[in-house]
Amino acid sequence: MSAYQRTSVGSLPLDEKLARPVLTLDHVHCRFGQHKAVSDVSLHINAGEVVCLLGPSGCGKTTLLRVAAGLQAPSEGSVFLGGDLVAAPGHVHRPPEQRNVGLAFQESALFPHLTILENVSFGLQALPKHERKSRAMHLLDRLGMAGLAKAYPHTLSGGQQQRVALARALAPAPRVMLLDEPFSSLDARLRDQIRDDTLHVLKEMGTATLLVTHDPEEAMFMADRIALMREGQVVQTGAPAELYCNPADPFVVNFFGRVNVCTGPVRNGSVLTPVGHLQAHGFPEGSEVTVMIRPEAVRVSALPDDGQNQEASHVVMSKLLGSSSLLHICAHGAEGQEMHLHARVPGVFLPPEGQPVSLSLDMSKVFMFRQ
Ligand SMILES: Nc1ncnc2c1ncn2[C@@H]1O[C@H](COP(=O)(O)OP(=O)(O)OP(=O)(O)O)[C@@H](O)[C@H]1O
Repeated sequence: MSAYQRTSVGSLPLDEKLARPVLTLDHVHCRFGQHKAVSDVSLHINAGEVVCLLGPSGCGKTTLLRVAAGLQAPSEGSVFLGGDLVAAPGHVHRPPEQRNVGLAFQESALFPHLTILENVSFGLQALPKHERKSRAMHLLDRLGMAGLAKAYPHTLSGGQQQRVALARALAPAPRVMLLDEPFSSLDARLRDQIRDDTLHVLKEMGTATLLVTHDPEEAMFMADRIALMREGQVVQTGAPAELYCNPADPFVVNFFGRVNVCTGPVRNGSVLTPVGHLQAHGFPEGSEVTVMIRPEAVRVSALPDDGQNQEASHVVMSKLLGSSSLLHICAHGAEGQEMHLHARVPGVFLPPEGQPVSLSLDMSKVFMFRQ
């Protein structure tokens, strides 16, 4: 029996089938000539799970999604859907239409000669007519488009067309949804609403989903797990909170927003920074470390502006960002170091320029890496 035959689950009991990931990418590589777009990526998606492929432009997200869809053959490695091998170089390549996957892209073209209802019903030919219509109408309703069922695509806005494209991809109840930046062409307000609606529909239907995005906020909003990619490889996989609170390296810290960075040597088990001595557990004495401080880690207290605190850190600028305030601070260290620091504090807190302040840190949002 070959390694591939052993993994087929056709004869397994239902509960064992359900325990299998719906989609598995196993040591997938993808090369274009000399260029390695994807290098040795392994990833799985369980039933009902939304997994986001996150990363900067050109890191290989779309290529990996295309490999999962069957639009691109891997150079090495294998792809399993529900335990069935669907791609392995020189062995098998099942085309997209035989994979039972739903696809939606940034610009999802609808059939221009069909109404919205006909577009969404298109993949449901196997169902009786009335069921076809009720399933399509249910999805259009869930995505706020039932009122436009009889309209033609060219009469719809970009956002409305994208909702229809999502409904069309979801209608045949595919075992996996593969979404490539489906919200990125929409303006911010519309995007938030469509994202929210899409997440609820995916969760209601229990559809395993792989979603490509370059937007960390979108990934955190949508994902049960995030796979953060860089240069063709997955750097870290985990729940959004895991990546945010326990980042594997400086790239992961930076990807989730701008941070304050300083460096220094470890002396007597700590690093001296403009915000004080920070304990550096586990770092060798004398080693150089990079300290990354999230703006929300910085706690700011105003000091009396009576001339007694001239050596203290002071506010350079204060801006209200909505639910939080961003303070630009000139931090003064004990040994004369200075650092321009950003502090993000909840609510409206807008101290004037020059206001002396004392600073402390929530160390759960401070990360140290050896240089
Ligand atoms: N068909 C192709 N032929 C040659 N090179 C390709 C092909 N498709 C992708 N690439 C290259 O592979 C790399 C990864 O591309 P990919 O589109 O997967 O990145 P991405 O992370 O999705 O980027 P973006 O967010 O900008 O869409 C890029 O350097 C790209 O130029």
